[in-house]
Amino acid sequence: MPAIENLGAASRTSPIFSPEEVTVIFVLGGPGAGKGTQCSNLVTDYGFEHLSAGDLLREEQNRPGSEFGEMIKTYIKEGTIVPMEVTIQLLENAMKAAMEKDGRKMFLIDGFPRKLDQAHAFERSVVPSKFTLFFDCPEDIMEKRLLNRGKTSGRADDNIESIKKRFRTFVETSMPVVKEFESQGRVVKVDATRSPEEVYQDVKEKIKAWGVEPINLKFVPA
Ligand SMILES: Nc1ncnc2c1ncn2[C@@H]1O[C@H](COP(=O)(O)OP(=O)(O)OP(=O)(O)O)[C@@H](O)[C@H]1O
Ligand SMILES: O=c1ccn([C@@H]2O[C@H](COP(=O)(O)O)[C@@H](O)[C@H]2O)c(=O)[nH]1
Repeated sequence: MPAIENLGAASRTSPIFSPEEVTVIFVLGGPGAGKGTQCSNLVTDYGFEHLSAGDLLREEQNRPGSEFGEMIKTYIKEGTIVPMEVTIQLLENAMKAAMEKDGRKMFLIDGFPRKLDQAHAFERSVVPSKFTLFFDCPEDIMEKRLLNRGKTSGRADDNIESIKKRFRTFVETSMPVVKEFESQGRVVKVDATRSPEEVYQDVKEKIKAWGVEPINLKFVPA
């Protein structure tokens, strides 16, 4: 992953990509709702490039010499939102890298935008999203999933103190993003309380209505 060379992306006043050329689907939901799990399915069947904002931030945090490492670490531990200049630049760099590497132009942006100003800035400066896939799940279920994941994840924020803080940030800061997109008719809402297979089935049916179809990977002999 390329280093952050500058933080100019978020301040651009017009999008660098056109939505006709580049498709972005935001994937939102509370911590532990199952976003990453479902994104993996969609990558396999639809050929999306999956960009987890949290993963990109953790990578930058661990990159030797990063001037943002310590700051990112603190925000993640506290369950608060890293300033958008950093996250948007990381996302833009990752999108460009994927396009250069294998020409991929369909992106699932997982766990972003987590704040209204981030949503506005990304759509203004990078590309307007097609829609938002929202995984709806109550906190008691998410808490169980995260504590279970915490047994092996090694994540600094999969502990009960950080989880509670992440829930509060989600309700207070990230839900307004979902609400705004919902008011614009740009949210595909999925009940994430069911098994991963049932959730995925529902995702597939609902995104079909938005013209998103699986890629045909079957080999057809001549
Ligand atoms: N539908 C499901 N039912 C039960 N467990 C699930 C389901 N979906 C995911 N999980 C499990 O719950 C945990 C959290 O899932 P996942 O990492 O996909 O969530 P997430 O929304 O990406 O979380 P975060 O926002 O914290 O990164 C994982 O251990 C995963 O295996
Ligand atoms: O856009 C983003 C995405 C994530 N963060 C920070 O990272 C952690 C972990 O995110 P996951 O999506 O659960 O991997 C999150 O709690 C935030 O602290 C962010 O600041 N901005």
